[in-house]
Amino acid sequence: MTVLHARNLQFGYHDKPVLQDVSFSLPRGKLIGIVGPNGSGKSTLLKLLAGQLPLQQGEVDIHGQALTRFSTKALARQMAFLPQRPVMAEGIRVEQLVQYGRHPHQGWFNQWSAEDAREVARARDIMQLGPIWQRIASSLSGGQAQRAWLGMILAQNTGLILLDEPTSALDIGLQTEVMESIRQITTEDRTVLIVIHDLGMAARYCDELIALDGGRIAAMGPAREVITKALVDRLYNTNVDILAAPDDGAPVIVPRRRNRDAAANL
Ligand SMILES: Nc1ncnc2c1ncn2[C@@H]1O[C@H](COP(=O)(O)OP(=O)(O)OP(=O)(O)O)[C@@H](O)[C@H]1O
Repeated sequence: MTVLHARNLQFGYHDKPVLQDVSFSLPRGKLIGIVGPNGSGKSTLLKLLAGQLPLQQGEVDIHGQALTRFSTKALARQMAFLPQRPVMAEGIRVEQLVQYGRHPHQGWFNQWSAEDAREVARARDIMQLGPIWQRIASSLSGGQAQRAWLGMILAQNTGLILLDEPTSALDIGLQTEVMESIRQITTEDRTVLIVIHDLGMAARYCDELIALDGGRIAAMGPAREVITKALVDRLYNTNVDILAAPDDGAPVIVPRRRNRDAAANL
């Protein structure tokens, strides 16, 4: 079953074209990664899908309904979006941050329901936020903050989650921790779309990948089939070797040194 369809998207900032002929569908219950070089349009695409930028040409529909026909609140009940650099309100605690995730589900007077409490507790437990529940969110480390944001997104309890570079600026241990959490929140009835730079992590954790190049889709399909030497060399203007990870065969991308032979002859 398909959660989202994007058809023939074109987008430009001040007439500078950024996305062209972008069409794809997101299947239900999958973790899908958007990869591609800097400036290839990944964040722009995510913002368009999240309704944060106006559609200029093309169509997006979610569960068969045009994106443009959703009110902000109705959209937030279908889709949660975490931008690349979310702004943390001063002085709020992790508990309050996660509670914000319930806002789209509340009525006119923001009454707090048993369901709200249940979803917040569930998000806290899945993201293991118990030990930092009362911490001021702006004082958290990068990895803790990312888990707190994911807690908020999870409390929103939507069938579709969009995350823009959720592992950027994290060390390898925290990247793994966050990717494991993202894998965990991708369930039968929840689709997660992430922008991710690390191709090895993308191939290891994502079910499918969409590779963008210059605002166009260069490749799309099962993650481990999309990551090929030919594609990586072409998109990133580099020369890599692709090895197989010893545990599960996932592609490991190793860039070749350019001047090693020259250096050896000195
Ligand atoms: N608000 C904006 N106004 C004008 N141009 C923009 C704006 N945002 C992005 N761009 C340009 O659009 C192009 C695509 O940017 P975008 O951020 O979508 O790429 P990206 O693939 O996410 O890049 P990165 O990997 O570096 O985050 C770039 O050339 C960028 O400079």
